Amino acid sequence: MSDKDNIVINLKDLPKVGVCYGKFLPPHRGHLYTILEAATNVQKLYVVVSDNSNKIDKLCKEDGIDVIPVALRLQWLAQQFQDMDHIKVVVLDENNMGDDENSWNVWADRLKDVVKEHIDVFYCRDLDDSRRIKHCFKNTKVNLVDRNDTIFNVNSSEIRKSPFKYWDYILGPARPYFTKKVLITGTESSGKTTLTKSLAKIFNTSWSEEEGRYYAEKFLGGDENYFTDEDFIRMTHLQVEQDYDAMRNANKICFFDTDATATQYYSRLYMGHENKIVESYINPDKYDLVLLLKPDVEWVADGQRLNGNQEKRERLYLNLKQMYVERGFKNIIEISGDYNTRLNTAILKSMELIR
Ligand SMILES: NC(=O)c1ccc[n+]([C@@H]2O[C@H](COP(=O)([O-])OP(=O)(O)OC[C@H]3O[C@@H](n4cnc5c(N)ncnc54)[C@H](O)[C@@H]3O)[C@@H](O)[C@H]2O)c1
Repeated sequence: MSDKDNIVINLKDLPKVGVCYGKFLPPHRGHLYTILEAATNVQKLYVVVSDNSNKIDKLCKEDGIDVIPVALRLQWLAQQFQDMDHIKVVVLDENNMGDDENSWNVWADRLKDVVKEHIDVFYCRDLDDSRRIKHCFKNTKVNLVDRNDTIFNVNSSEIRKSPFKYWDYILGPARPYFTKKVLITGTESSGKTTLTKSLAKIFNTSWSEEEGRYYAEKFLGGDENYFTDEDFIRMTHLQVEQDYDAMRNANKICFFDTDATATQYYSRLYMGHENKIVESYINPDKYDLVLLLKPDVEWVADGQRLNGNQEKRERLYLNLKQMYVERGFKNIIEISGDYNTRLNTAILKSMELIR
């Protein structure tokens, strides 16, 4: 028996071009299953993402979430399949197309402009869609996938309404969008870093560490007297990158041990002025909750900290608080009391976000 006799199928015997289409609002494992099922049966698969802003706006509004723009849905799917070269993610403009029987002809024409090669097979679940597609595309097959939702019994609307109930179904790249973001902030020695880590551990999720804490050690020979404006910009940029990584690994909620407002506060302290570029990184809309820690726990000098005098600690705290308020941060909760009280208050407040 030759090696060839053991081959059950040759790639070139598979249909050349397949298409899966949808809104993917958001993409979930049912979609993934349909796409991968299709991808094992064709040489090249197009995943066609619908761009229909009126429809998408309406659905998101009805389900009480912010609009998920097409650019994000495309990015999520592109990330999901970035290591699978035979899967191409493309966008189809479905704006102003109508919703009647004739709109399927318009849809088909627009699709032919996007997928310029002959489509051998469509993959979908809906019997009516199948009939319409066959009418619009000659010499094209339609394969129905998991019509009864037996494998992943979920749909996007349920996810939009209750993302945390259906968390396990949401594809990884889409999860940061639904993740609740909690900023833990405060002046020096307020127990911020320990609280951030404790919260992340108790919620079984990720956290983003404060870059500034290690910056002088890593880049300035440990001497904070050598800071320049450039260092504050780099710190802010590194922080954004670290936040991004933390969000990609988050489990429903993510904790951030600082933000660009706090870096700006340190620019004021060390450099004596605000930094324009750091300011441009400040984003009040990023966070669902801000836990602002009061300086009413003991001062712990760790070699990096400056301002141990209690009267000064309180003044600096008020300065920092004002910076958040002036920049429009919402849902700021001041946390005080002993370490145990702080932990429990923070847990309860965070838990409310993912109910
Ligand atoms: N107006 C028109 O004439 C016309 C014509 C054709 C297509 N369209 C567009 O096509 C899109 C179809 O959207 P949709 O609502 O089916 O998209 P969707 O994002 O909900 O689903 C995408 C694909 O995944 C499949 N799927 C969904 N949940 C699944 C699960 N749990 N398990 C397995 N597979 C699952 C769907 O059947 C579909 O084939 C719409 O945007 C619509 O506007 C419009």
